Amino acid sequence: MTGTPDPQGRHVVRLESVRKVYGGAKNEVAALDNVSIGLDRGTFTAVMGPSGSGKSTFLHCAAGLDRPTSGSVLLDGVDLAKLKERELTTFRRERIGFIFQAFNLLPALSVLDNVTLPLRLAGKRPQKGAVAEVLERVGLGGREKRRPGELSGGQQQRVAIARALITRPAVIFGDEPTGALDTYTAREVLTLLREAVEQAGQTIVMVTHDPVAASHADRVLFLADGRIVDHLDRPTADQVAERMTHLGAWGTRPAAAATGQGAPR
Ligand SMILES: Nc1ncnc2c1ncn2[C@@H]1O[C@H](COP(=O)(O)OP(=O)(O)OP(=O)(O)O)[C@@H](O)[C@H]1O
Repeated sequence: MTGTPDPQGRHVVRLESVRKVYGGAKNEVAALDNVSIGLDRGTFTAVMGPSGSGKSTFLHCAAGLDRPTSGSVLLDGVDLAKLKERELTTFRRERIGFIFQAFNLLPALSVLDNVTLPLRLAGKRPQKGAVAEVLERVGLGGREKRRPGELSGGQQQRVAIARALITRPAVIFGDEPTGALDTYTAREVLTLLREAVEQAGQTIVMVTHDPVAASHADRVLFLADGRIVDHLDRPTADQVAERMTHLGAWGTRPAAAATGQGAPR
């Protein structure tokens, strides 16, 4: 273990020398190649990189949806490798929120029932005040009885965000959460995520292909060939786009030194 430094214990997500290898000896692909990173509590991180660079694999390993081939993932202080499959499922349900491009709502359930589902699955009784507060926060007050099919894409993603927020998770992971939305609606959703970070101290990690979406994050991590090769703090969309152009231009194995920044720790 390399020991990613975290003197103040601020890291809510820590990956230590994480490798994820697919395929056999002859066609082995290292989707993640020795990734070590710590993400601070209450921050918004975007993960970018060319197609096939390992973004989804990073998200899946960090969120306990997939197990690394080697290395370790600590989430809210818990070493995910030590959890049995059933414990990991419970941990994900109670400590992690997910937002997907396709919203992943249950069409037969009302907004209210979709939002409170994670609590009910955990055997907890939804507290009326807390549910009303979260619906209000995402701008869905008064729409509790609607079904997802009666809502716009942006409204459906707000339901998904409310569902992610309701358990007060340690981290919310987003997989292209604005990928299916128009520019204006995407900005509204990103503003909502930003507010969750600023006002509620929520930690968010989001994979995106969109430099504008990434510019709402505190930090952008750039992956190439399964490695974190670069990062930007307080990025503008133009800076992000420029880095992405460089990543494409570097070909198959970019050198971190080429940007003068390298991977953050
Ligand atoms: N289940 C799998 N079996 C074999 N190879 C896989 C599997 N999942 C991912 N890979 C390979 O691992 C590498 C990283 O894939 P990953 O999906 O993480 O990239 P990505 O950056 O999310 O790509 P995209 O932007 O296209 O979604 C790719 O070379 C991919 O082909």
